[in-house]
Amino acid sequence: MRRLGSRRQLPVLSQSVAPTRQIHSSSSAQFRWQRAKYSPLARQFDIFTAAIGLGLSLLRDVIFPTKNERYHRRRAQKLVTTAIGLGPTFIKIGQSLSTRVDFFPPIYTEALSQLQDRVPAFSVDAAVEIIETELGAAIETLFGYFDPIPLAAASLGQVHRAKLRTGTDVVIKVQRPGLRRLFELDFQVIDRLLWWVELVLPKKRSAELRAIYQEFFTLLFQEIDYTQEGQNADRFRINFRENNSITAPEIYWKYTTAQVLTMSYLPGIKIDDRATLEACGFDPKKINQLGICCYLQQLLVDGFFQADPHPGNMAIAADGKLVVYDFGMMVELKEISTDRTIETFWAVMKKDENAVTNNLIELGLIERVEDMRPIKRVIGFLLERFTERPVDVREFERIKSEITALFIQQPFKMSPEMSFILKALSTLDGIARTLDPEYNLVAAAQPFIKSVAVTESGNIITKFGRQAVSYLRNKLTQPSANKLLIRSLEEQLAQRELELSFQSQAADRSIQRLYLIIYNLVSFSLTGFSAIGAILLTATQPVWSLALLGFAGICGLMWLYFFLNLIVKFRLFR
Ligand SMILES: Nc1ncnc2c1ncn2[C@@H]1O[C@H](COP(=O)(O)OP(=O)(O)OP(=O)(O)O)[C@@H](O)[C@H]1O
Repeated sequence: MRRLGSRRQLPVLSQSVAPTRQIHSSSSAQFRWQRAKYSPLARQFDIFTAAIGLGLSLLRDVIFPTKNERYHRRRAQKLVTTAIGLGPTFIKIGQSLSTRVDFFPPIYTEALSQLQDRVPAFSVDAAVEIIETELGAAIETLFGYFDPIPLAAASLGQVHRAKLRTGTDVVIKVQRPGLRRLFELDFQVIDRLLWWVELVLPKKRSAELRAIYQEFFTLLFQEIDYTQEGQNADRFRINFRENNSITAPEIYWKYTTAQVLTMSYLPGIKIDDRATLEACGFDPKKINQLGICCYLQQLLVDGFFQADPHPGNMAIAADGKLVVYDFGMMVELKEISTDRTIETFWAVMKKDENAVTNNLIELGLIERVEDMRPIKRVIGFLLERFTERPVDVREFERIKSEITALFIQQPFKMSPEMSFILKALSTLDGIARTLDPEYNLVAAAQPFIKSVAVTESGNIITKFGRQAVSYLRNKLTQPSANKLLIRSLEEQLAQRELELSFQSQAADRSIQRLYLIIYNLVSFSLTGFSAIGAILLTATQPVWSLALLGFAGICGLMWLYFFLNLIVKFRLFR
């Protein structure tokens, strides 16, 4: 690797710039995935070992369930270090899971959100080499300044400040070396892991899991083409050209390739840094409105939205504008989905659970089942609780058994598009709560509703505008409508209580069966891997072979012992 010698040293800008993310420098490779040489076999070994470790610790939870906070905190940290140790694919998976406050306890989501900040940087030499190879000229020729200290190190790339020869301030996002090769490898290894998992899953679930895997990697491969990201950024800027409170960096195409993205430098305060924002005189309520209106326009008007709205991707500039960075993961909604999303939005605003349920069915998010009442009840609960105040995860405890029952019945089938919308919305909700614990979705959306109600250009906007006018009129003339709805909801709740508690018992038994399946999978994997390993090693390493065979035997016996125990404990075959 070439060194940046003294002749090549460029003036440094870093004195005035605080890194926006914590940088973990790594001039020499710290992790295996950062090394130039990483054999497919070693990669496979690392991923399988981590998967088995995770499986075993889940199994421990089944056998010895515990609510001990320290234990869970330690395990959450272990997950974070495992993801960092396995590299970009798993850091991305962890980042996605960190937004699922609906599925995972806060201890886990909080720990996983560190994955936005704890990604190790790579050396400046490697960054310069990539820029020079991609742009075909020496760095001194291309730029007036280049800051060797990265402004941010993210999962896929590293951002350096620089100046064009014309004096314009820019940032250069350089992709991590060897990323494509690593993704290709992970694509194959995870495919093999899935094969094992599919052995125990019902066909339908397997197909869904495979669809998520395909979609995830399609997006990952898209994300490592920076020219695509540049085009997305241009499209976003065009969509928001009439909005002077929201902005995005301008792309310098002459200095942009698949692995190098050069754009205007737009510094700002991280959107969830409430203390600094308030110290600089910004009103958190206004910032919430900006963030929420920005997403509503993307979802409901443009049908083209950023699917990765984590706090690192949004900032508030000195002039109060909301700056959006990172257009690597954009999702395009089909026209039909946009129409439905609009209708769902209005149904949510009007707290009409029947319309919301029907729209969710049309969107492919929920499957129609014979008895839709439990689903409507959960939707009604969500509308009643959370449209006028922030989501409080603890409140889900009240209807936890019903939610579990719904998932066990499998009425939820999430299209990839919808899962991205939900992911974006739940992340936004988290950011909004950090800024203003009392924030109110309906109030925050008002400026957007009013703005579309008076706009008269474009098909969707006109249709959307008409609905906005009708909503505002409805709100003005029927102020007590929500209260009536809540009362009728409470009556329905009382009626359904008995029936639902019966359903939740069935759900518990289903969960126990699921535990048993996971348990069997892990045990079989351990026994199977050890036995296969032993056979493979027989010729070359007889001692290791014997040891592994012994291990396989012990795993087999342990499996039998715990399996019988579980049957007795859960009385599964009663
Ligand atoms: N144009 C810019 N001006 C100022 N800072 C920027 C600019 N672009 C990016 N940054 C800073 O660099 C950080 C990382 O950029 P970005 O999110 O685009 O990288 P990434 O590799 O796509 O990250 P990830 O995929 O993990 O979100 C941003 O959080 C922001 O703080």
